[in-house]
Amino acid sequence: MSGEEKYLTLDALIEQDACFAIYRLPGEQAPRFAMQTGENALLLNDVEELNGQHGFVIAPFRITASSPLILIRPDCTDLCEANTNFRNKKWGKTDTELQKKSKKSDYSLIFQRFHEPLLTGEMEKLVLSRNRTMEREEAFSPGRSFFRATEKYPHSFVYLLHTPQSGTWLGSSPEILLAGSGNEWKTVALAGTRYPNSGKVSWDDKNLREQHLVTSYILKQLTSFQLAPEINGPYTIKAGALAHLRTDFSFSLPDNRKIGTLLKALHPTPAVSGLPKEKAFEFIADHEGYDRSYYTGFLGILDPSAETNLYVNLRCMQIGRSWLTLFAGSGLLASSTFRDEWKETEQKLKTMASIVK
Ligand SMILES: C=C(O[C@H]1C=CC=C(C(=O)O)[C@@H]1O)C(=O)O
Repeated sequence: MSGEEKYLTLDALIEQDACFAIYRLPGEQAPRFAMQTGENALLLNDVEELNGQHGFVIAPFRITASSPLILIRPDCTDLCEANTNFRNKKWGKTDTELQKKSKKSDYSLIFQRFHEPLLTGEMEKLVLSRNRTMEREEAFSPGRSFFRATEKYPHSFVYLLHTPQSGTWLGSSPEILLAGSGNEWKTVALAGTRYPNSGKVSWDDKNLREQHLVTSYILKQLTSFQLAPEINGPYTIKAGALAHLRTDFSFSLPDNRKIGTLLKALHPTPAVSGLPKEKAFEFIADHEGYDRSYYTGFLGILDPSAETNLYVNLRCMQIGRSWLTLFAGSGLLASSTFRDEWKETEQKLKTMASIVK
């Protein structure tokens, strides 16, 4: 299959409302493909219901009727065999799910609302996000953009997916939520962002603190499962034009049948939500002003008997018929300033904006 044929096949599968994901793991060359042509994908009500399951998981930030937890159980893993005529159906979704335009003035007000409980000490950390909707140009091809992203971001998890329930999403994530096989598993704390022009990246107290909070949280969650991780970091990694602080946790998992329970304990980490966990999760739902849907959820292949690679859904966009909505957020502490956090989200939005040409 030529490059052009691959783009056309992927675009046609989206048009036909198919249920598939194509993804490229960091450091790998060839993308992997997972499509379910038979029955519908499985919809689950709770992350813990992933125990004992396998397939391609698409989990939202918060499970709701409009953003269910989806499990694609692939019966076709070769893009060349994806029969683009397998259904006679057309993508039925209209553009009603278009996100409201978010303006800098809106972000400024919401920033203040988020900043207040941080200043009083009621909250320790809150991740504030926003979205930007742009017009989808006629020549835009999700398939071509996916392959462009795989070239541009070799160290990230790059994916394109479509299901009737989620619509179409494309992203390039630097953050592992949980990965492993057999007895060897890992997760990471990824928090702290710089956008260096060149040379050595230096980290200020705010970024180091942000990273420390996520690291402590992950360690606490793993320890509550009697897991004793080996910890490495924090160290600097590059994600496109951005640099982040990362700490690795490696551990052995005695019971692979309880991965859903572990995922429920980890998600959402304070890298995308905040601390204290429950309070921050509710605060975001009440005050952020829009539904994150699958942004800051997690996705990837779950297969306890072979290999699991689940990533946090960052640096992503939702693809509508006539629009593209890009998402980005940043971790706020009491020491945060509006100017810096706005700038950080602008830089993060460029990850997807730069492949939409
Ligand atoms: C929430 C996002 O990034 C998270 C991951 C890495 C660094 C982050 C930060 O420094 O704020 C965020 O926690 C996003 O990219 O939308």
